[in-house]
Amino acid sequence: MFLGLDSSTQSLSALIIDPTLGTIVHEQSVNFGKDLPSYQSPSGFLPGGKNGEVHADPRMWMEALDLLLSRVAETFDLSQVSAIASSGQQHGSVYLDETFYERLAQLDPARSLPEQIAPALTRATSPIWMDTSTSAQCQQIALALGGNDEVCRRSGSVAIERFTGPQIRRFYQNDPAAYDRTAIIHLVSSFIGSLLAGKDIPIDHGDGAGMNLLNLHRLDWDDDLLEATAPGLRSKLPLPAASATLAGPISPYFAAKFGFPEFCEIVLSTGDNPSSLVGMGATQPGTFVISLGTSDTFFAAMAEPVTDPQGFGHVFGNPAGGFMSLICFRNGSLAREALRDQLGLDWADFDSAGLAQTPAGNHGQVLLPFFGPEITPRRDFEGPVRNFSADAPAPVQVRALLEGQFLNMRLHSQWLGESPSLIRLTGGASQNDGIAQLIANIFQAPVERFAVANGAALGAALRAASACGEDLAELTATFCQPATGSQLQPDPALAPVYQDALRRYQDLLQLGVEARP
Ligand SMILES: Nc1ncnc2c1ncn2[C@@H]1O[C@H](COP(=O)(O)OP(=O)(O)O)[C@@H](O)[C@H]1O
Ligand SMILES: O=C(CO)[C@@H](O)[C@H](O)COP(=O)(O)O
Repeated sequence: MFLGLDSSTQSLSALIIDPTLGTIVHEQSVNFGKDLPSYQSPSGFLPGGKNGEVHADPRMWMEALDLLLSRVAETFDLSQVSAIASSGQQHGSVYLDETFYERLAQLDPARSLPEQIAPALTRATSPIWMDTSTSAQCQQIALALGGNDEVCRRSGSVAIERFTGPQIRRFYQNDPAAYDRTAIIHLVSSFIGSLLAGKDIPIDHGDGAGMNLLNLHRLDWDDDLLEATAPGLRSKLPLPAASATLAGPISPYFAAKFGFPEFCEIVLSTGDNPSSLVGMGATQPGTFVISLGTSDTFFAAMAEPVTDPQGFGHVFGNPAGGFMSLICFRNGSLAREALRDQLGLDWADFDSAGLAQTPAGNHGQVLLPFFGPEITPRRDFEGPVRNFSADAPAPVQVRALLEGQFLNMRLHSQWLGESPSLIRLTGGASQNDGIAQLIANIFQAPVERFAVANGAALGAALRAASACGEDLAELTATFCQPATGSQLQPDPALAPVYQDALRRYQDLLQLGVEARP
């Protein structure tokens, strides 16, 4: 059996597959806000960061790993697990001193992970993907490379605030002594994988491409980008490697504490979006995936790496080989939650009251769906922008938010040059029928959902199995099937309605200044 872990913004999840039976045999999750309230991170990060900073406590991720595996071990015999792969929220970084290696090698199962590893942290909190504090560093990196076009040509993205390179540069500038003490910098995904392996493991090409440091042509750290970011950086980064690489057997800590067999293999980790590409059976071009997690993301495998001329989209490594596109929207589930709570609704009301009582196109009432800073397009928070009264009835407001979110997604995915002919939905909000049908109508494409809403954890389990010799095409044929009756068809009569709505949305967007990276 094969275990997939997904350490996303709000939770750490486990999913175990049995490829022989072709079934998912166990699922478990730890919600950071609800299960670990002492970290005061109700949505998985520390609220109230200044100047665009959004950080999370890496001790919380470690405690969650201990807690999750103890929960799984209560009802599931982990001695049956042959390999584990993980995925993690992308771009977030963990900074550790040189005692990290020894601490990892000598983990005592009688003590907790945070107790033993936290003393190695050289940065108490980790910047995560929601952080927009590094505009100056992005400009400096672009300038050093002769412009953002060159940064994009090499790394697949222009210099982006949430990406790890600019975040490392800001750390180096703000606290050079702590940067100096840092021996190793991990991504969230490779940090979790290193804990499991009991040693430092490489960063895979999928997640590594979200750092503005990986040269996608050579699949190695780019010396000029490293130099533009911070001194001596190469020696502080794990090696980059293919996602399917086996890192070695599990640390004795996990074998002794939770009952994994000593031979259980750890496969390199990847980012949660690359992992969802696998979990949604979309590693070949043609199928588009929309993940509705904390962020909303839109992605697909790419036949050829194509970059976004506007600078909002990215090229990442496809864990199955080659490349994938990715566009990330910061105002995803948390914006929907904010409006739901403001209107005093629950999800069922949100869906039925909002969408069932208003017509497609919302009588021309449009909202820019930015309830906080946005990254696609880049916007500092200015308060909601709408072409209708703020006192409009709740259903109008709900429809305006949802239509705004997916019109914004349609508009900013046009650079891919292809309208989706099939969309697969994953992530927490994919369970919402109204949202799923709205996406089908706005993109005028059929939408499918799987029985499992966590495509990233499923992708991790599939990657673990595939790295151990199972055939990925056979695995996806078995596990990546839409739930019976889950396909939603677009209503073709709404195509012109949403064409008009898109024009209105663009007009509203252009009324403000659209900042570009
Ligand atoms: N029925 C629903 N309708 C809309 N959103 C939902 C629904 N159920 C859960 N969500 C949203 O899903 C989000 C969590 O999704 P998840 O994929 O677990 O996030 P992440 O992977 O980023 O931690 C929550 O913020 C919640 O708002
Ligand atoms: O920044 C990105 C992708 O570039 C985000 O998609 C993060 O990877 C967080 O993912 P979720 O927790 O929303 O799944």
